[in-house]
Amino acid sequence: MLEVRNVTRVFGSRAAVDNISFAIDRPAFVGIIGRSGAGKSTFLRMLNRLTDASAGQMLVDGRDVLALRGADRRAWQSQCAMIFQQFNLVPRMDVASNVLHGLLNRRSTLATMFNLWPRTDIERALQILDRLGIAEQAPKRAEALSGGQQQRVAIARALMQDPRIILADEPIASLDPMNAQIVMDTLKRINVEDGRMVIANLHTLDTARRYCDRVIGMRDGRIVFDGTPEQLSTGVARDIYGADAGFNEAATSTAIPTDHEPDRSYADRMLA
Ligand SMILES: Nc1ncnc2c1ncn2[C@@H]1O[C@H](COP(=O)(O)OP(=O)(O)OP(=O)(O)O)[C@@H](O)[C@H]1O
Repeated sequence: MLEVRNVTRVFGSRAAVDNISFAIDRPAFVGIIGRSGAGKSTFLRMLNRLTDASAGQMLVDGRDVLALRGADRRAWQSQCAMIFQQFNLVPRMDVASNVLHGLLNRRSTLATMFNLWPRTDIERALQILDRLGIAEQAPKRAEALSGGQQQRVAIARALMQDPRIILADEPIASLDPMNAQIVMDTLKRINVEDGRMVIANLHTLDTARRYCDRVIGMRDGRIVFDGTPEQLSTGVARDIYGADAGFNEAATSTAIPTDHEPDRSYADRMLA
């Protein structure tokens, strides 16, 4: 499905991403972990074509998405929707309109300016909000919602694009543990129920272990680990984070309360 071949991105004299290669052959839930500055965001931004690569290829079903230009590049961007730490909603706009803006690439500027949407699009936006458990928030301004609700609106906006891949750049870094769990459960649901690949940059080990089928560890722009959550031992984590023997995993924990286990049926169905 996705093959990353020798991808590099240089800023000035320094490689933020340094000759990385890996392949993902099914719509898995992939976590990318590593300390700040390891190159995680740069990688996602290259895949989404928000940042150009200096070298390499990213093949999706055999087609190099790094080489796409113009309309083809925009079409690819709607195929791999991006979710950000700070939600990136329009704060004063109502929730339903924020979701409808996921269709921006496909609509005329004029229709968008006047907020004119076909009935079928509006119904679909409301269905998606309903699916994510926030239908009653549709008429409210985005800024009136909690962080966790806003991130679910951002996920709804991404789903409006009907993407094949969802890229999430530290999607829970601004959320409290309970909302973090709701957002991660939502991403897992979309991954398993819809068969959409999710690639998420995560800053906490416990989240990576809990939700991912595969974890990629980056350090100084390179891949230093690529395996299953079970293989992600404390020693491996210490290496990824470049920490010394005093490395404490709790420092990378979201401390999700253990009395709120995620719904394991998603994972069980995935593994069946
Ligand atoms: N536009 C840019 N111009 C110059 N340097 C950049 C730019 N974007 C990223 N970098 C540098 O590239 C390196 C990797 O940054 P990147 O944001 O990809 O790391 P990260 O692992 O996502 O870290 P964080 O979790 O802090 O976002 C850093 O040294 C950063 O300073």
